[in-house]
Amino acid sequence: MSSRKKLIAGNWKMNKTSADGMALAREIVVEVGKLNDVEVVLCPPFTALEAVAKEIDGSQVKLGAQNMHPEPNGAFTGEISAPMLRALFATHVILGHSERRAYFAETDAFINEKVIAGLKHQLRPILCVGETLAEREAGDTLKVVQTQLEGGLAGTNKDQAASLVIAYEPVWAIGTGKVATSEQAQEVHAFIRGLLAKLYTEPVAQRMRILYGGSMKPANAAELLAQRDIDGGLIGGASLEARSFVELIKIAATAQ
Ligand SMILES: O=C[C@H](O)COP(=O)(O)O
Repeated sequence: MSSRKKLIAGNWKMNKTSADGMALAREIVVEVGKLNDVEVVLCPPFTALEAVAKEIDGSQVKLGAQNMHPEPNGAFTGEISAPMLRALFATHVILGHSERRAYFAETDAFINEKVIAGLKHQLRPILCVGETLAEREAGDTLKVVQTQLEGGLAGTNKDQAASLVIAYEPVWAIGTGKVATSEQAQEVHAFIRGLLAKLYTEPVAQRMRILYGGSMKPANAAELLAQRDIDGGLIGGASLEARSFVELIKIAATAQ
């Protein structure tokens, strides 16, 4: 049994207007807003951050963004900075999501700049790593994950590690309904924890949360969350409706 508190983060991606986001956040707060056994983070699009922040105020539910620019301000049209997110009471930020890597050509070096900036501004980065189907079939899963993890975390130290969350998201399982088996996921999670131990020390690695993401839903969550090194989920599709997301949170609250 792990002493790590499970974390369930909802990545709404490019879904929900601010009004839709308020309604969804309100339902979630009513159901699980006082729950202490699991940490819950909502990551709406930038345009809904402020509205969602107001809805979750006074509850245990936390706020995260889906991306940010490494610079605090300046001529970066269309971008959002860490201080802007902090001003809206965000505590977390998803960085290096595979959709950012694939569609916006984000490199490990650029993601690393964001991780460093997030930590500097007291945001908790949720650093995403994961292989494509071609990479898995070529036997390169662990190599890819190692490169992304070491690249994304370069220059961080063991004191900062307490503020970091890692999310393993096999790209082939995202939004496809093809969930990794609990054995496949656990193998990579254990590998990641081993890498974290080398980077920061074993006790530090044992305290860090490693989330699984990729078609996690109420029907498969209990088995995934029962794995020794799976400490929660980064949820896409199933976070867009209160019913499935709340169910996932309740499953996580009872998982050991
Ligand atoms: O960030 C979330 C992941 O990309 C998982 O998305 P999904 O649950 O829709 O597969």
